[in-house]
Formats: sequence, C-alpha cells, structure tokens
Amino acid sequence: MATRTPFIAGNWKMHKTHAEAAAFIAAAKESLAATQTVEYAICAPFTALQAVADAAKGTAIQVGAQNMYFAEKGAYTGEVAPGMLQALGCAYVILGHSERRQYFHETDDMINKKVLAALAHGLKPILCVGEDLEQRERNLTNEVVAVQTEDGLKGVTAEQLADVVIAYEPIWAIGTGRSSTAEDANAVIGHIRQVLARKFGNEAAGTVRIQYGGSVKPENIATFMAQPEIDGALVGGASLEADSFVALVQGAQK
Ligand SMILES: O=C(CO)COP(=O)(O)O
Repeated sequence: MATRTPFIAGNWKMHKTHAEAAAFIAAAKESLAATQTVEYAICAPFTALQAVADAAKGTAIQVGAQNMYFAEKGAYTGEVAPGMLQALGCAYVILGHSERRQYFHETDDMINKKVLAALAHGLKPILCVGEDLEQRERNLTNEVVAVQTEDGLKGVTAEQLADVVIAYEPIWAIGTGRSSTAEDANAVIGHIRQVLARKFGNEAAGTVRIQYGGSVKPENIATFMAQPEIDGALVGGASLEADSFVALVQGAQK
C-alpha cells in the first residue's frame, strides 16, 4: 500500500491583513517544527502571500494561494497569474473551491484550465470537489464528485497526478459546524480514489493525497485521520488561530 504523507492546509479565505498573517506565522512556527511527519501549508489571500512566505522562510510551512487565473499574462484586470504565485514561492494553489464555484461562477472547464496552468508552472493544485445538500439528499454525491474530479483533471498525465491534491468538501459541511461523519467522508474519498484509478491506474491513484474539508477542528481531526482513505484536511475557520492550526497539524499524525 502506498504511504501518503498527511497534509493539513489552512484555507484562510478572506481573512487577515499581511501584518496579521506575519504575526500568525511567528506565533505558530516553533510549535509546528515539532511535528515532522505531517506536511502543512497556509493558503492566504493574495495580499498576505508575501508576508507569509517571508515569515515562513527557513521553516517547513508551505505557502499556498486560494485561486489564480489560467492565462500567463495579459489584459485580465484584477486577476493573478500562475507565474506570479510561483515567483512568490507558493507551492500550492487551491482551485475550484465551492465558494469560487458558487459566488464567482467557476465551471469545471475553467477549473480544469487552471489545474493545467498550475501544473505547468510547478504549482501543486488542491482541487476541491463536493456535493451540495440537495445533491446529497438525492443520493447524487458519488456522481457529482466523479464528474468534478474527471472534468477538473482532463489532460493531466499520470505522472503529473503525483503533484495533485484533492479536497473533498461537502458544501453543507463548510462553515456550518456540521461535519460529515468520518466514515461517510472515507467512503466518498474511497470513491474518488476509484475514479482516479480508472483514469490514471491503481498506482498513480494510490499515491494521491485526498483531504476532507468541512468543519474540521482540533477536536475531530484525529477521528478523520483514523480513516484509511483520508490523508489530511483543508481547514477554514479552525486554521485562523495559531494554537488551533498547530493542534490540527499535531492531530493529523497517522
Ligand atoms: O471550506 C473549507 C476549507 O476550504 C472548510 O471551511 P470550515 O473549516 O470553516 O468549515
């Protein structure tokens, strides 16, 4: 069986100025250094990325963005290009978050272009997939995540898949305090891995990290990590305080 390093990513969403971001890293870095068997990243707003990258220098804290555009450069007012993130030292970029799909009308096709552009620039995409409440109630969860996974990864090679992280985030569990059960998240993530195996082969599928996201906290992280298919978490609210983020990383040790 493939060993997959647990991976905790904090998705700060639209929170923290650059100064607040630097203070967070200063407060968290020593305690984080004690946990060496977990990989961790902070996905900050664009305006705080430089501050996070500077403050995290010399530590194992990796830096991620929360979105980007797929074009190299050009007349796209307000957008940020992959090469700009790479130049800042970003390792990861969250793509296709449900909030981007819902509020900014991102489609699977657009997200796929972003995934390909990220990989072409040495950025590792954290591709988000997940069903809404209505889809869950109509038993469409597996179908929805399969389409989002397949369409999001069109044109990605089995070799490139090693640099992709998938985050399964049921929309009804995001910021609601109502998390999925660990068993249920494990089953959906197992299904996503089967979809990957069909497309890329068992070996490639076995090495991809698939995170759970949706109301993950220090109190429930260990329950999720105890599941065989769950390789980490993409965490919103509970990643905003240094102590809480440190506890999540500590709790993610398998
Ligand atoms: O959307 C999420 C992470 O991307 C989850 O957010 P919460 O952890 O605040 O539920």
